[in-house]
Amino acid sequence: MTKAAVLGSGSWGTAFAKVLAEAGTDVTMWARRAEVADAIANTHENPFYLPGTQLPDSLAATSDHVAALDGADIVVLAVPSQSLRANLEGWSDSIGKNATLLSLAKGIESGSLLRMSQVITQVTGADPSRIAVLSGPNLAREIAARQPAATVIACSDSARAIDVQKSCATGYFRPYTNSDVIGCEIGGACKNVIALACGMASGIGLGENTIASIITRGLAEMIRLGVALGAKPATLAGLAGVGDLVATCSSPLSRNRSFGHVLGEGGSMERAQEAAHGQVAEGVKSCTSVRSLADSYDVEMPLTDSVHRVCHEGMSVQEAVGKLLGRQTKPE
Ligand SMILES: NC(=O)c1ccc[n+]([C@@H]2O[C@H](COP(=O)([O-])OP(=O)(O)OC[C@H]3O[C@@H](n4cnc5c(N)ncnc54)[C@H](O)[C@@H]3O)[C@@H](O)[C@H]2O)c1
Ligand SMILES: O=P(O)(O)OC[C@H](O)CO
Repeated sequence: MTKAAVLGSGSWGTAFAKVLAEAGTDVTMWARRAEVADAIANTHENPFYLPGTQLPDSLAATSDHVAALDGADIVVLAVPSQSLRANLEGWSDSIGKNATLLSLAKGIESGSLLRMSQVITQVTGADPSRIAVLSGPNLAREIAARQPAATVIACSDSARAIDVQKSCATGYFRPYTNSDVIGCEIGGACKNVIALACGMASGIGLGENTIASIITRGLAEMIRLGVALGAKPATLAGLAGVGDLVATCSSPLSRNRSFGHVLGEGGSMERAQEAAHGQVAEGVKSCTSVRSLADSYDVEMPLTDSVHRVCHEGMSVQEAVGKLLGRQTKPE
């Protein structure tokens, strides 16, 4: 039986641990706070991040990472992007030498501008062939409710991708393999920024034409950056690109879209943060790192730039809209 450790018991860590357990994998979750681990282990619910969802009895939980990692074939990294490095530094020595490291995080590290798989290689020294990424239209609450969804598992080693695929395939969760790690990571990081832009647009009362235009031009930005970094355009036209863009930009369940909506309504960053109830909206930090990454490759990303200006430079959403539409006209 495949054994997995899920490190991080937030909404997606919990929902994905449930998927793994329901696919027949032996799963132990790690939570930073003992009260979260105790609630999962004793009540089979995570009242802090996924209240109301019954978790499988077989799902074990602990706040001791050494115990969680003991014998794990698959190590699932389910903490926010900006905290992955610090967490991983504490976990690295306890990770099995041949374990597959599966990243669930959708962001680009601030400062270093590294993708999550690059952070993992840097901290653990693991060969890139051991690192996999899972990304797709996977809103945690819908997956926890067993609503059908598909995802992508990207790994340069196809045998490992297939092992991970088998560990999480269920009657409602359909994972596809892909060898394009860069494409999946860029898709996941960029769609959060574009979802913030869609939320801002809906917050100031704009309708579906505007949202569709932002999604489509956001996709163009994502493809330009991805291709510059070596991604395949087909990956970005798939679940980890278009699929996740559509889900995140359209759903009120998205934390990124909701965060942007509060800003569009005229709320402050602090107000938007409060409304997120302690959950991460990755695009808020990644808009800056994605913008810097794009600059370093001379890639134009005007929507991403506008999201950064609204979130971090005090530009109003109305001003950002005016600035975007005032740009020189050009062919599609
Ligand atoms: N929630 C979703 O629907 C969803 C779906 C797909 C991917 N993701 C991605 O998965 C990653 C994790 O998201 P989530 O939804 O589980 O987040 P969350 O905010 O719900 O939970 C974050 C978890 O990480 C833990 N953590 C450990 N160290 C931390 C630190 N230093 N700072 C903050 N939290 C810390 C928290 O305790 C918590 O258990 C993100 O990159 C997110 O973009 C989320
Ligand atoms: O709630 P969000 O905005 O972090 O999005 C969640 C997932 O990434 C959707 O696939």
